[in-house]
Amino acid sequence: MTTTTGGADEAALAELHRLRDSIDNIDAAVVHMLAERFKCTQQVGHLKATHHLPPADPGREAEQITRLRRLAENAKLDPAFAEKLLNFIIAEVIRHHETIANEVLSD
Ligand SMILES: O=C(O)C(=O)C[C@]1(C(=O)O)C=C[C@@H](O)C=C1
Repeated sequence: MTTTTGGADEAALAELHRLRDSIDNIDAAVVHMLAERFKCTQQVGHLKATHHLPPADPGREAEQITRLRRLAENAKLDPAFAEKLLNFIIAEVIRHHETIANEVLSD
């Protein structure tokens, strides 16, 4: 890994280091929160598969997007980015649900 600090002075580098420490903490929190979310969605996947419910629920997704966009706006985060992120996560969840459904079918 390479790092670039150029000719910045000591104070600027200390500030950069402090900010990067916070970024690393936030990234760790995001990973842990996503891991918890996926633990829940794996359980949802098993529930859906064993009760013959479809992997995707577009109505629920529409509600989630509406809610998350509003939360993002209030938090001064780009709502379009929040929507893209949620869609990205949900697409992965649906993929997991499909895998679980295929496993349950082949049991
Ligand atoms: O709530 C569900 O039904 C889920 O399967 C979870 C989830 C999600 O990741 O939030 C994933 C797929 C659905 O289309 C909607 C939501």
